[in-house]
Parts: sequence; structure tokens; C-alpha cells
Amino acid sequence: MSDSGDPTAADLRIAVTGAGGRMGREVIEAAADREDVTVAVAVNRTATDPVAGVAVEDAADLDNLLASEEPDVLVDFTGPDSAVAYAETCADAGVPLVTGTTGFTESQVDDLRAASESVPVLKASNFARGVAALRRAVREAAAALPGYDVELTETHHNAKRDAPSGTAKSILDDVEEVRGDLDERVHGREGDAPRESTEIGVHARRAGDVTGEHEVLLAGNRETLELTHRAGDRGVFAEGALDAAAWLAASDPGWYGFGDVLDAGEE
Ligand SMILES: NC(=O)C1=CN([C@@H]2O[C@H](COP(=O)(O)OP(=O)(O)OC[C@H]3O[C@@H](n4cnc5c(N)ncnc54)[C@H](OP(=O)(O)O)[C@@H]3O)[C@@H](O)[C@H]2O)C=CC1
Ligand SMILES: O=C(O)C1=N[C@H](C(=O)O)C[C@H](O)C1
Repeated sequence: MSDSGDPTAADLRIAVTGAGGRMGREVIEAAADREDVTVAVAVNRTATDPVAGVAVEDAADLDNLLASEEPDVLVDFTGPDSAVAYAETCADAGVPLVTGTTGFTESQVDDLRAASESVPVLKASNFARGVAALRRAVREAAAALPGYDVELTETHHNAKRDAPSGTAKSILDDVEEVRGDLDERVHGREGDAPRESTEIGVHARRAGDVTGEHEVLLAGNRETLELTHRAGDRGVFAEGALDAAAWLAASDPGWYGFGDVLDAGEE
């Protein structure tokens, strides 16, 4: 962090886990494009060539690297098991954690929350600002259209592991909060499957190299409303994650979401 104590002023030093993955690479490349961010540590589980000129070390050495390099924050896009392990490493090292990893079980989220008692932890299923706007719009529409059926469809590239996506689950939580009558998530339909009024249909498509699309359909009373977000490329997630990292580095230990970063920007 810069001597001014303001990590957004200059030279936020980050660590990146999953540096050989799609998102890890994108974060390192986005950091290279920003004057205010330096990648101090980059690790991957398996051997990886340098990314944007940054050497990628063995993830098994992360605790030593955090101790020697003292980054301001760690940015993680890996898998649920590893993200939980890295959260414990961050808590031990006193390094704030931004994780965009999805697919956590409830007990793994509890583990992340435990780490947030020692260091700031920010978990977000989607770092696109447009998705934050989509979620607000969906909440408003669901509240304004009582009794309408809701169906959610997400589409991602064919290498995505978790389904439905983390973003889809966040949107489902939003809808259920606003529409107390919808409490049954139905994942696809097959055979004799008449729709119940309490259902939210959930559809996960995997195809080609689609970056990420989320569509919410509300239908009733002879009308339909569709709200859709499409990510053009992964840079949009990486930039949001770096904004979150800059904000989190100056925060107190606790549990945060991307909304906290966006709300702070509006003050
Ligand atoms: N919040 C957001 O805005 C976004 C979130 N995501 C989420 O980010 C995560 C990663 O996505 P993506 O980059 O596409 O995935 P990739 O499979 O491309 O990359 C995952 C990386 O994590 C590493 N990794 C996986 N498991 C472990 C482990 N157990 N221990 C250590 N390292 C591990 C892999 O290393 P190795 O190659 O050695 O296996 C790889 O480098 C997913 O959960 C995805 O849903 C994705 C995009 C945006
Ligand atoms: O795995 C991905 O690619 C993505 N994962 C996130 C999710 O699960 O919601 C965010 C984005 O849609 C891309």
C-alpha cells in the first residue's frame, strides 16, 4: 500500500491464487493495465508459465510468500476447497481476502465467515457492475409483479464446473426474499411435470465459450418481462475484483459483498 495509507491512491500490492486459471490470468492482466496495482504474489496449484510477465509460484508456498511479500490483499478465483484453505492462510497471515470463487457448500461459507473474524473477507458471485444492477432490477420487478411465474436461465462456457452458477443462486436468494410465496427451486423439468405456483424454474446451459449470461423471466396476466445480463469478456469481472481489492485493503475485519464496494462509491 502507498505511504499515504490510502490503497486506492497508488500501488496496491495484491496476491493472486489460481493464477494459471481463466480468471486468475485475467486479474493479472487487468492489474498490468492499471498503474495503481502491482501483483506481488501469484500462485497456482500446477506449474504455470509467467502471466503478463509475472512469475507464478507453487501454491504450496503461499504462506511463506505472504510472509515475505506482505501483500495488501489476496484475490482468489479457484475452487471451493482451495478458497477455504486460502482463507485460513489469509487469516493466519493477516491478509484481507477477496474471493470470486463459486460453488461453496453452506459449511464452506461458514468457514470463510470464520476467517472474516480475523481479516476482512469479501465474497462475491459476480464482479460485473451490470449484474449488481440486474439484481436490483429483478428485486424491484419481482416485488412489483406478485403472483407472476419466475424462471431463471444461466448460460456459461463448457468448462464451468458448478451449476447453477453462483450468480444464479444469488438472484434466486433475491427473488425468494422479495417473493415469500416462491420457495421451491425446480432444476429443469422432465416427463409429467406440471408447474406449481410456488416454483422458481432454474435452467443451467453449458456451451462453447460463453463468458456468462443470466436471464430472469417473469410471466403472468398475459404479459412477460425478461431481464438479461451478458458479460462480454472476463475483463469485466477482473476489473470489479480489483476495485473490490482496493476497497477491502482499507477495511476492518468483517464479512463484505461487492454491494459494499459499490455503495461506498456512491457516497
Ligand atoms: N465472481 C465472479 O465474478 C466470477 C467468478 N468465477 C468463479 O471463479 C472460479 C474459477 O473460475 P475459472 O478461472 O474459470 O476456473 P479455472 O478452472 O480456469 O481456474 C481455476 C484455477 O484454480 C486452481 N485451482 C482449482 N482448484 C484448486 C485447488 N483445490 N487448490 C489450488 N488451486 C486450485 C486451478 O489450478 P490448476 O490449474 O493447478 O488446477 C486454476 O488455476 C469458479 O468458481 C468460477 O465460478 C468466474 C468468473 C467470474
Ligand atoms: O465460472 C464462470 O465463468 C463464472 N462464474 C460466476 C458464477 O458462477 O456466477 C460468474 C460468471 O457468471 C462467470
